[in-house]
Amino acid sequence: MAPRKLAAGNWKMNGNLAALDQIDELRAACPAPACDVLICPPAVLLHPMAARAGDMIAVGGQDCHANAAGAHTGDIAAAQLKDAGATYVILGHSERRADHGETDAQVAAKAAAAHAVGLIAIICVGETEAERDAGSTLDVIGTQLAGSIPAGADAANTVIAYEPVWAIGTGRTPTLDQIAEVHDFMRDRLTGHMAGAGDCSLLYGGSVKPGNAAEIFAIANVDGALVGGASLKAADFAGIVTALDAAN
Ligand SMILES: O=C(CO)COP(=O)(O)O
Repeated sequence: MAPRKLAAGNWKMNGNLAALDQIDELRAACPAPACDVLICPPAVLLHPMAARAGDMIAVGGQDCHANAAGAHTGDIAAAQLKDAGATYVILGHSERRADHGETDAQVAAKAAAAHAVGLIAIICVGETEAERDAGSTLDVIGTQLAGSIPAGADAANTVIAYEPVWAIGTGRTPTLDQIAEVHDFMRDRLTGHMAGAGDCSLLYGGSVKPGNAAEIFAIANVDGALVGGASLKAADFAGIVTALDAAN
């Protein structure tokens, strides 16, 4: 097995029922992608999106609770995501770490809950600009990986996304060498943290667009992308899917 190539879109808190037309456009633009294609919409759109997406496009949640059920107003259990048609869930996104104070331990507990119901967890890590400027990027990533990946994680049930916080929604991206350095480091660190670490998909996220996707996908140990803004328009996301299909 080699790492699965994955083009993942994170709609964040964007979109409505009318936006599901994007799914039809994406299917028309990419009728038979070789890579896996995933969209993670707001939870209220999961079920109708799954119904529209068919087999070609997977759908996923953007968060889940660590508990299986219970008195947690406003939260969503992993099993409920699955029931709505999700096969993936994004966990530990920097916006959740910042907005909701999520810790590495909480992310690991959520990932364990996702694994328990058969969801693939996309665990996000990434440094802030201050941390990069201080030269502590690899320390930060190493700590997040060590704390956020639960026991039982393996290449089949876990994807890691490197998303530098300062590159998200800013139009700025790290240099290709900086991306390569972090991805090589992550591949190395995963060995010992999870079974089949060499086969775990490692995504880059942060201002990925059709225009820069090909050069990012050419980097060793980059197996796909986690895309925010450019996933909202089918034509842009299709360009990224096409670039991933063309990458070695
Ligand atoms: O946060 C991201 C995906 O999870 C990246 O967002 P942008 O692609 O909009 O920079």
